[in-house]
Amino acid sequence: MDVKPDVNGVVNDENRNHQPATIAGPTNPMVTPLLTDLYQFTMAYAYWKAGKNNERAVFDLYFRKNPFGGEYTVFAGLEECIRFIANFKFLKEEITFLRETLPPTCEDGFFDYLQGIDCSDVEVYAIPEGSVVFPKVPLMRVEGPVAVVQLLETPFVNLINYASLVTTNAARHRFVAGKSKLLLEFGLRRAQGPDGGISASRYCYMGGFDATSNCAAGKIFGIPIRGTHSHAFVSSFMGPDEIIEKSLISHDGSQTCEDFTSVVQTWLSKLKRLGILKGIFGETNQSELAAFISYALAFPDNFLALVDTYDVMRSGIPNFCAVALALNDLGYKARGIRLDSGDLAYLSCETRKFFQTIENEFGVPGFGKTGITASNDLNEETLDALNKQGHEVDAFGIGTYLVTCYAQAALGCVFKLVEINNQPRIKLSEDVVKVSIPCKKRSFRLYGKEGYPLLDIMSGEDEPPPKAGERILCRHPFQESKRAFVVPQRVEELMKCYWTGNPDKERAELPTLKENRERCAQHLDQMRPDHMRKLNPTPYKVSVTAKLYDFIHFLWLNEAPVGELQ
Ligand SMILES: Nc1ncnc2c1ncn2[C@@H]1O[C@H](COP(=O)(O)OP(=O)(O)OP(=O)(O)O)[C@@H](O)[C@H]1O
Ligand SMILES: O=P(O)(O)OC[C@H]1O[C@H](OP(=O)(O)OP(=O)(O)O)[C@H](O)[C@@H]1O
Ligand SMILES: O=C(O)c1cccnc1
Ligand SMILES: [Mg+2]
Repeated sequence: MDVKPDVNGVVNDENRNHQPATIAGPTNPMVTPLLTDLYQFTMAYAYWKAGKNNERAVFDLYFRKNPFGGEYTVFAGLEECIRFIANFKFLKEEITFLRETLPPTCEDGFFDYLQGIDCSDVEVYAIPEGSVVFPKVPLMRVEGPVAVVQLLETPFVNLINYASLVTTNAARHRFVAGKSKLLLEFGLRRAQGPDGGISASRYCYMGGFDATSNCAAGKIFGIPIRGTHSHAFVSSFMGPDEIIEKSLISHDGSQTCEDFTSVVQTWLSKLKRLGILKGIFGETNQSELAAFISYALAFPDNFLALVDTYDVMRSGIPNFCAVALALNDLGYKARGIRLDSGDLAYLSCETRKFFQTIENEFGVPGFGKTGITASNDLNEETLDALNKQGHEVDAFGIGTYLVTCYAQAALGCVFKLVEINNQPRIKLSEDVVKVSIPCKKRSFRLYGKEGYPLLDIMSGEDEPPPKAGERILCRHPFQESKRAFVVPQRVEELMKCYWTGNPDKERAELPTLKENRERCAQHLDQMRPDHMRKLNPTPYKVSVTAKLYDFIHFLWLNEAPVGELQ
């Protein structure tokens, strides 16, 4: 098998590239046509056997409930779906495997058929990635030969579910932290495997994080990479005697300090003697000091120290300040500290006071503003608690709770048939939220006078679209009494065509990750604040036109058998 890396360094299988080779293959090479559930193949066989495989079907991909107890979701994962179908083609060995896997009674003609299929006859309409989206409104509308589109169900839902969930989780963390804070994703070690880790870094960036510690994600997606150091680095040192190479050239290159360690020790003594700091600390931990000096010698422009290995206020902070002041003598500005345990509100406030005292006492401009990063099992709740208590943290490093989506394991995305051979289809359920909305549809976001989105409305494909300034009746899809007239100030059609084999149709370009990240921030910004709040947020309205409402209920009555009581 001939494999070579694409522009992103991702290995793609050239044999799959039957579509115009403008769209690279999936980022994860495990995403192949076999990455689907067995039942998609058995159904494909049965469609084929019944002569139905080429019947034109329309499926909607949507979710039923917003995650994390919220009232909004951010849509992500579209680019990977398009990369997947743009390169959808079975390899010979995959066909051989399927032949061995499916019952021996499956006829050869089916495998010849599978070998021949691609997605050139499939059309995908979707909401742009990074958009704020709501339950029941199709995120994607996939149309094509029923057997082919059926095979796409599992990979599409797989590619959208976690991507949208973790992007939403990141957006929620950003919302509580506030715009001014730096948010760092530190989750790789805790993520669900390598794909979980890479996807988390990519989609947390889309959802509003500033950087990741994950180098591979940085390389593949161009996400800024950031990091500090660990407790192991601090505890690996025994004391300053260990430091052999002690010289440091000043920032402007004009002088060399031959013994940086002794400059640091002098500063530490000055700090100890300072009346205002008396009682805060005595002897600091010398192995920690050695670690800080070594890190500063290695990265004088980027000195950031983890200060909680021994004791934050009695050792970590004074040691850091002594090194930072020595660096300052040579024209360098220390980046800051990281707190990874204890009461982060209290410790950050105490640290800030310490920094400000130094700025005032030693006349070091800006020292009071030295950066404070916090980490340690942070999540929406702890960020919220820190805000309420008051804190002095500038940057948060967040791992486990963010990338594992600890607060909610999955976003229940589904893929439902809404039309076949131009015949609308409905899926009924005892549970009304599980009743599907039939028909090939269009959807629109209607904006009000104040610029906020008012509601989303779905219509049949052939209905005239809502118009700005024109009154339209918007109905809850299932509850008869819930309806409202809306005069939108602005109307935005939600779905665009992202994939088509039809050369006469325009295909929307896939935006960059950064553009999706910007769209996400802009969409979140324009939401009415009561939809966004954490406690009891107001649900955003999702509606259908009067014509679609009537049709749903006509079809419902038509399909639901009438019971008989005796
Ligand atoms: N001021 C605060 N208000 C609310 N939660 C906080 C505050 N400060 C820290 N936390 C959170 O409290 C938890 C403290 O974790 P834990 O009880 O394991 O102690 P620790 O600080 O990690 O101590 P150690 O490292 O010594 O075990 C973390 O989830 C952290 O994010
Ligand atoms: O806490 P998280 O949100 O998952 O963020 C990442 C964590 O990973 C690192 O240490 P690690 O957890 O490996 O060790 P520690 O628990 O001893 O800090 C880091 O110090 C953070 O605490
Ligand atoms: O760079 C860091 O500080 C970091 C990276 C990963 C996990 N915890 C911390
Ligand atoms: Mg930890």
